[in-house]
Amino acid sequence: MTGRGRRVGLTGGIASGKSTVATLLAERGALVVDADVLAREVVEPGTPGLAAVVDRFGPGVLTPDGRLDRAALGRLVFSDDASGAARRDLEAVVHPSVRARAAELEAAADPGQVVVHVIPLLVETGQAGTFDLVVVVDVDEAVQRARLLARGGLDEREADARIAAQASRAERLAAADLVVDNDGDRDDLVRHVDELWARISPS
Ligand SMILES: CC(C)(COP(=O)(O)OP(=O)(O)OC[C@H]1O[C@@H](n2cnc3c(N)ncnc32)[C@H](O)[C@@H]1O)[C@@H](O)C(=O)NCCC(=O)NCCS
Ligand SMILES: Nc1ncnc2c1ncn2[C@@H]1O[C@H](COP(=O)(O)OP(=O)(O)OP(=O)(O)O)[C@@H](O)[C@H]1O
Repeated sequence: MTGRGRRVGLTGGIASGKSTVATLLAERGALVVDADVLAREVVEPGTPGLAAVVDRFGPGVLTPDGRLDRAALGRLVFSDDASGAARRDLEAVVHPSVRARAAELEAAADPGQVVVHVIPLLVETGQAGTFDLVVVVDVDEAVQRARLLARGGLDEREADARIAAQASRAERLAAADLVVDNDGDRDDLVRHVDELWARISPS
């Protein structure tokens, strides 16, 4: 606990349901700070972040109107023959700006407000110890893969490459103080989030 309120780190594998859980927590009064959202902001046109990405990966990662071509960059950093070096270089550009912006947003929390940081790579980047509580959204691997494919945008190979670039389910669960099971339907998830909120909200 901090004087200001409880700081929660919320993580889970790709397509586990983090954003859905975060939206439900925001509806219940939490301030949500989402690293995926900030990771987009810090590479908007005109930012030093976008300039650094183009410096490293070349103008091929820009769309004709000068925005980041996320699909093209995704293919570069998640291709299954890549060593991971390109992905680490991208993270070295993006993560420091994301953390700085997250700290700014957190400073706007009301006294006592629960702050939920949604961080896909919380475990991978060793941030578990920086929160009062680590909450993991957990899904069975087959459910995760099916939801990821159903969402569209990635083919099977790309989906598997993204899953492989992340911590395993067991590694994530080992860092969890609390687990939100998302194998069921949306009503089940709402019930689990109500139970979670009862445990993390100010009493
Ligand atoms: C490569 C990029 C441009 C692809 O963009 P795209 O729109 O296809 O994906 P998006 O950003 O919406 O991410 C979707 C999901 O992919 C997974 N993912 C994203 N980056 C990474 C990464 N570096 N390692 C492992 N998984 C990742 C996360 O589960 C994330 O929720 C983008 O993912 C990116 O900039 N990644 C590097 C920044 C990063 O590490 N972000 C994650 C948290 S800060
Ligand atoms: N309980 C559920 N039943 C059915 N579909 C679900 C359930 N929970 C989430 N989904 C769907 O699964 C997909 C992934 O959910 P969501 O976007 O919340 O995950 P995420 O962990 O934030 O993903 P990402 O890692 O890509 O940011 C979405 O299409 C969402 O609508």
